[in-house]
Amino acid sequence: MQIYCRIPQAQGYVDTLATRFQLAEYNDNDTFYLQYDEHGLSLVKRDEPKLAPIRVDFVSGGAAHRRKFGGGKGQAIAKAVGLNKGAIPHVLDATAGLGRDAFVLASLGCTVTLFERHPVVAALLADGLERAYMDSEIGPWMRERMRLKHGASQQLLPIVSSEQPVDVVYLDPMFPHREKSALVKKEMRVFQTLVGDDQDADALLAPALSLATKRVVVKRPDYAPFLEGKTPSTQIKTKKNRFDVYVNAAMK
Ligand SMILES: C[S@@+](CC[C@H](N)C(=O)[O-])C[C@H]1O[C@@H](n2cnc3c(N)ncnc32)[C@H](O)[C@@H]1O
Repeated sequence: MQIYCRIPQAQGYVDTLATRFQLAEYNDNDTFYLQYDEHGLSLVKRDEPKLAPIRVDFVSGGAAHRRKFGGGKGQAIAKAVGLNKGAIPHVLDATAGLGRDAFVLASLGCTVTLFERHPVVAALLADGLERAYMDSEIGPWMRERMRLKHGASQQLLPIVSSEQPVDVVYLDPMFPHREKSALVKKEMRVFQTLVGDDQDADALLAPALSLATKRVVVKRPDYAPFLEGKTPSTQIKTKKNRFDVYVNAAMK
């Protein structure tokens, strides 16, 4: 994918990202391009230039607002991973995307290992993490709690090293979205155009259940079937989504 670097001094950094994620080999130049400017790395859809570029921002905007005012451990996602039981689990987010859910969990104290297979998404995420690591307010704990590995979870889950046991595996595979209106949904559609539907998502449940010492949490839209058709131990519902929780052992 083409990357336009608007800050000459940052060319070395941009080249490093391009090499690390093999961005030149990802060929979707007719639909998208990447740009690097004073706001970081962002993705632009060529035929929707009015749409805000997609980038990962953990420091300000929506992520920061949710960190400060989002409801803390009372949030559905926090309950789903067991934070309300007093535990602070190590979570492996095997479908990291733009890292929003992972950031919510990390800001509540969890250590989160992120796996993302799409090279462009992984590059956006890596850049967002870099900026967060350098931030004076959140940088110190971000560096300790969130780290990214680029690769497919089908391959990575079975070979996760046991240096820090994985308490919870979190899965949020892409599922066809129905809504077509608001701007935030537009961003979701652009993201979906890039990534496509994760048709192979069912194959993640078994390796996730083998790895997680405590539980596997699957985020689904309310109209989606269970992953692999498997009924969860319990469910936590929100307005449009639900978290299907598969319990292996009690949280402590
Ligand atoms: C719906 S998005 C996740 C959004 C994320 N929860 C967030 O809060 O930003 C799904 C992401 O999972 C990634 N993904 C799907 N299957 C994967 C797999 N087997 N291994 C690694 N990444 C995967 C996709 O590339 C996509 O970026």
